[in-house]
Amino acid sequence: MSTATLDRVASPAIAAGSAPAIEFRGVSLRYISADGHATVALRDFSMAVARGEFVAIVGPTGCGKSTTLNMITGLLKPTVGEVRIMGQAVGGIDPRIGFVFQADAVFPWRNVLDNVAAGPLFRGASKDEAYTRARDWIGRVGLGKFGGHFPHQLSGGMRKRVALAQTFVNQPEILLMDEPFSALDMQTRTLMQDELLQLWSASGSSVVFVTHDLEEAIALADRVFVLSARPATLKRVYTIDLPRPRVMSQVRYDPHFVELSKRIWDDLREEVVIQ
Ligand SMILES: Nc1ncnc2c1ncn2[C@@H]1O[C@H](COP(=O)(O)OP(=O)(O)OP(=O)(O)O)[C@@H](O)[C@H]1O
Repeated sequence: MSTATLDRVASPAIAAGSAPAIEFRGVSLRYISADGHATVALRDFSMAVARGEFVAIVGPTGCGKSTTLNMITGLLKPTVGEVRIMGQAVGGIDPRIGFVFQADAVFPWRNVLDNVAAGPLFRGASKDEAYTRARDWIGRVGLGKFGGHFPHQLSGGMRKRVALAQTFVNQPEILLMDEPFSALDMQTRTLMQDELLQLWSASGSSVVFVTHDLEEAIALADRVFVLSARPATLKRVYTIDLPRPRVMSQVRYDPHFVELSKRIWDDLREEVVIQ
């Protein structure tokens, strides 16, 4: 990593003395398969995500992006180094973390309202409270009239809205997103990106958003982390100084956006070629 990049890794919240939302300290992770074959997914990986920050992770396919998210959740433990959440070492499933993945995590046999209420109920909310909060979030994602519908009666974009409501209803302090919109058509995807930014800006949560789509990363994030080819390490960090609020259908035409895309793509291309 260059010195200029290191400067940018220190974010305002870190400088102010509060522990970052997420921190990787010299993390390496090696998978051992059933036949004893070892795959080093991450090597000496360090990064920090500030509280309330939106970070996007891009990198060549198979470099270790999903592995990174799985270490934040505690599903995977580092072979070397440490992962910290709000200043404390990760120790098992953390209720402060929410996820949205490419596949919908909705229960097909439950209607929208029951799906969204499931999280608060599981976390110990009373039925009244869980359903009040679920109704509120269903309304916020524009599905107020669809609470009684089942997932198979909804479009892909609507199911993704359910997934967002399901996640935000739990008021996560950290939100992990692994290519959440990649299965959607371009138009729906743009709408969902706008929606996500609105929900995030009102929530104050920290987001780590993994994507193959560089434009999506730049349009959404405060900073874009470029990972090297496997074993992944943090190659460079780009601060995305485009003003907010951003409108997805317009931000891509900003000359600074185009310039950033070119710079990051040049960086990324080197890694894709290395593979
Ligand atoms: N359970 C596992 N056992 C062995 N190797 C694994 C396991 N999970 C992932 N890997 C390997 O670790 C590397 C990183 O995988 P990971 O899924 O984190 O990459 P990724 O960057 O998210 O990939 P993609 O961009 O294709 O989604 C890959 O080479 C993958 O084959």
